[in-house]
Amino acid sequence: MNKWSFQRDAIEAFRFVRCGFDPETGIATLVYAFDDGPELVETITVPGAPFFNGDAGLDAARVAAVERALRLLHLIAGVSYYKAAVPGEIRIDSYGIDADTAALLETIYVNGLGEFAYRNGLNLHDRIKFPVARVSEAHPGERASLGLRQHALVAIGGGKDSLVSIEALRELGVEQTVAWIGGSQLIRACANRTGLPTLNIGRALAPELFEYNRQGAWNGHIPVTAVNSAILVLAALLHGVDQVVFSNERSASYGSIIIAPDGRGTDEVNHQWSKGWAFEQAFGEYVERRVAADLHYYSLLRPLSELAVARQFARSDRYDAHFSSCNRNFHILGERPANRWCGVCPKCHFVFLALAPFMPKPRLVGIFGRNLLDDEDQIAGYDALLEYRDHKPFECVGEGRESRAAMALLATRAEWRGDLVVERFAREILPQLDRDELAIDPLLVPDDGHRIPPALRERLGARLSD
Ligand SMILES: CC(=O)N[C@H]1[C@@H](OP(=O)(O)OP(=O)(O)OC[C@H]2O[C@@H](n3ccc(=O)[nH]c3=O)[C@H](O)[C@@H]2O)O[C@H](CO)[C@@H](O)[C@@H]1O[C@H](C)C(=O)N[C@@H](C)C(=O)N[C@@H](CCC(=O)O)C(=O)O
Ligand SMILES: Nc1ncnc2c1ncn2[C@@H]1O[C@H](COP(=O)(O)OP(=O)(O)OP(=O)(O)O)[C@@H](O)[C@H]1O
Repeated sequence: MNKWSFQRDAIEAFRFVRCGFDPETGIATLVYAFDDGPELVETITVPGAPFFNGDAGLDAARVAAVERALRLLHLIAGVSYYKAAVPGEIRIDSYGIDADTAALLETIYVNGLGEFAYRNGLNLHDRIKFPVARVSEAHPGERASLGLRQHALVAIGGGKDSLVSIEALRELGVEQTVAWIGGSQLIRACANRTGLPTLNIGRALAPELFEYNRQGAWNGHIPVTAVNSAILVLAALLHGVDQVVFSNERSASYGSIIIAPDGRGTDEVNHQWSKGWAFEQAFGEYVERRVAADLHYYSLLRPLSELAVARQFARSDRYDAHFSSCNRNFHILGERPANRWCGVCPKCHFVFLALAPFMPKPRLVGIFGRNLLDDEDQIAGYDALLEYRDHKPFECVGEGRESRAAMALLATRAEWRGDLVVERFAREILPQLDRDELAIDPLLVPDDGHRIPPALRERLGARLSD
């Protein structure tokens, strides 16, 4: 009998045991273990099975690409389990990877676990090393095109960003399916509201992880967008479509600036690293180079700031009664807000502030069910967003300069300037700021750094920035 028990600091190795895909059911099985402990099995269920047989059966090249995407997913999704003990050794039991793949994974693990490491006081920089196999086992080499059909699998998260992308693609007549991972009813309601075809992918974490958490596992944020991206790449190949589209804005590339306890020096820790440009470039290029040359992974909103996205969202009220950006809706375990917006978390604070310059006040207050800018209890939350006596919160919120510019604009508007948080900003914080850095217009100008296919970027024109 295996008497193994989870003892975080005694664990020597994290193992990628094996992965498999059953074309009859559409279930991908991702198996991991610590040392010789029990297998930790995560499952991903892609609707649309059976996949490999019948008239619509996949050709050999696509089946091979599915296997490559599956391994990539296995390797990336392992981050949820690896983090529980962060042992010094990583082993891959059933296949080999080359140096290119190991480098991608080390980037994802080290940066994607940046907040986790910072909060737990761990240094992962020299600790995370993926083993590189001999060339013959690692199957290196460039990948050919698979003849995938032109169709966008668009990730939908229930918040404003993906809805802006979906509507922009709709206006351009781009064929799309809206896809999400997990059982969120809120995302389902938004997806249904689009009126477009939908794909809801199931994901079940290994239940032992929650038990390990109770037994003192290291815990903290993981790069969930990297995991979702790898899942959608697998789904895109199974469904034979050529684009996986996310809605990550340029502001996501900027982290929180942390001042060292002794006051000397700073560090940047990005909660949303896997929503950032560095991840998108590394992952998107790897997929085209190593999985399928005609599978394009990109974010449609990469050129835009959070404020520019908020301005686009405000143009239509189609989703007002359905969407929410509050992450408290998305817990696997635990409580969710009763009315879609908890009203006290950094995302609620930020989204309220970002929409305020672009929406009539009654509409915004109607969406949230309250006015967050007229509530004394929210002052500390807004100070952090403004980077005033605090750092930007570890959440998916815009840059400090965006929050300052939005608040400065509200301070000039009759409908907002009497509200408690705005009035206090104008009195106490504004006089300390450089007014030249508070203009909102420069923050609404799109950037050039993005991976949007050139023909689509051209067709988009100024659509996202007018
Ligand atoms: C919903 C949420 O914000 N969860 C974060 C929270 O987790 P918590 O313990 O309060 O509850 P659960 O989410 O129910 O998770 C239970 C445990 O399961 C583990 N886990 C969960 C998902 C996963 O993919 N891997 C896992 O290992 C974990 O041990 C949980 O304790 O706090 C956690 C610790 O800080 C966060 O890691 C949870 O964040 C989720 C992974 C999550 O889905 N968060 C997104 C809402 C989120 O932050 N999205 C960002 C994208 C950032 C990025 O890509 O890096 C966004 O909104 O832009
Ligand atoms: N459960 C999910 N399944 C698939 N994609 C998701 C899921 N949750 C979030 N995403 C995608 O991840 C990216 C980041 O999520 P994020 O929460 O920032 O976006 P959002 O929900 O569209 O908007 P908001 O910033 O207002 O919350 C988006 O492209 C979003 O569509």
